Amino acid sequence: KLTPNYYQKTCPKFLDIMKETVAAKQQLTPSTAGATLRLFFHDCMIGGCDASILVASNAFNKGERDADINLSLSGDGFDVVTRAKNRLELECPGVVSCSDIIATAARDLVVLVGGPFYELGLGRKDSLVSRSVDAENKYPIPTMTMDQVINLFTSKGFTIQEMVALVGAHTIGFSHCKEFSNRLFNFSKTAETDPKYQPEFAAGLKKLCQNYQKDPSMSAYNDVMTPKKFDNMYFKNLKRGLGLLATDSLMFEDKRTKPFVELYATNESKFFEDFGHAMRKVSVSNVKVGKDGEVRNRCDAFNNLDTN
Ligand code: HEM
Ligand SMILES: [Ca+2]
Ligand SMILES: [Ca+2]
Repeated sequence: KLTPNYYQKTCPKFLDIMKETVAAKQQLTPSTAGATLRLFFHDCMIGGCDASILVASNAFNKGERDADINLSLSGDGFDVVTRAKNRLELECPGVVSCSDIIATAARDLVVLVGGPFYELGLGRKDSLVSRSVDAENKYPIPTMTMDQVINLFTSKGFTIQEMVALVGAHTIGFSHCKEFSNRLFNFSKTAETDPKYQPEFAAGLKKLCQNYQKDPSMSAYNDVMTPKKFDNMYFKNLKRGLGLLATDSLMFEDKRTKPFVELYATNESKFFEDFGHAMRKVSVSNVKVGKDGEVRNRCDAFNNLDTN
């Protein structure tokens, strides 16, 4: 139902405008790539990739973006989408959906920071609903067991290998201290810090996060070695005790995921290929076309403000 040249006639400059907009934004704000990649993933996890995550809350409706877990989404992801939408509305009003903008922005940013290009089908429609309750307890969190994480991804139709490839997104971006502080302070009766951490790494994180309760903005790079480059370093890190989140470390501990960590740590092209395929799969899951959705005029509001 989606096709790569969906906007060829109706908005021929779509791909160029996207590329230009994300490049300018990424240069201005290097955290944009990670922010947008996570925004895309979080959108697609709830009702498919339909820009439901962009809708602003109002007095009558609390939107998905205001679900607790989404409050940590960085504003740079939202901003790059708004910038692209503004330009596209001038070029071809009412034509390009916000969901296609998010998917394309995430793809172009992955490429921009060194990752693989993968072709995207286009023609998604934007959602007609966005409710924070739909997003509660629907995302993976670092305190989950591997059984829980695997159940979550396989229930959405992903294989364990696809899941491991997707989590390779943690090769860029950062996490707030509260997401891994349980591994640093009072970890267990016998260990102050999680023994899975490489000791120097743990010491560095403890120092970084010592005041995180007073300053909740404190955060660490997901990939301590090449934080801004999309590469397979994330997987190499896992083998050396440099996985930041508990679920990252588990990827190397659990026998169901470990073989894929080993594979991607030694074979970057295989990681790139599998990541591209898995991202395309994410990008089409549950997608809305035709009357199931609309092309929003503004990405943060439904066109008919009375419907919600
Ligand atoms: C086991 C599954 C996963 C868990 C538990 C998880 C958890 C997290 C957490 C807790 C953060 C830090 C958020 C913050 O403190 O602001 C984060 C960041 C991030 N996640 Fe994941 N995630 C998972 C899978 C994924 C997948 C599949 C993708 C994309 C395909 C992804 C992309 C990202 C990115 C890019 C960031 C950095 C965000 C930024 O720099 O603003 N994650 N993740
Ligand atoms: Ca969605
Ligand atoms: Ca990296």
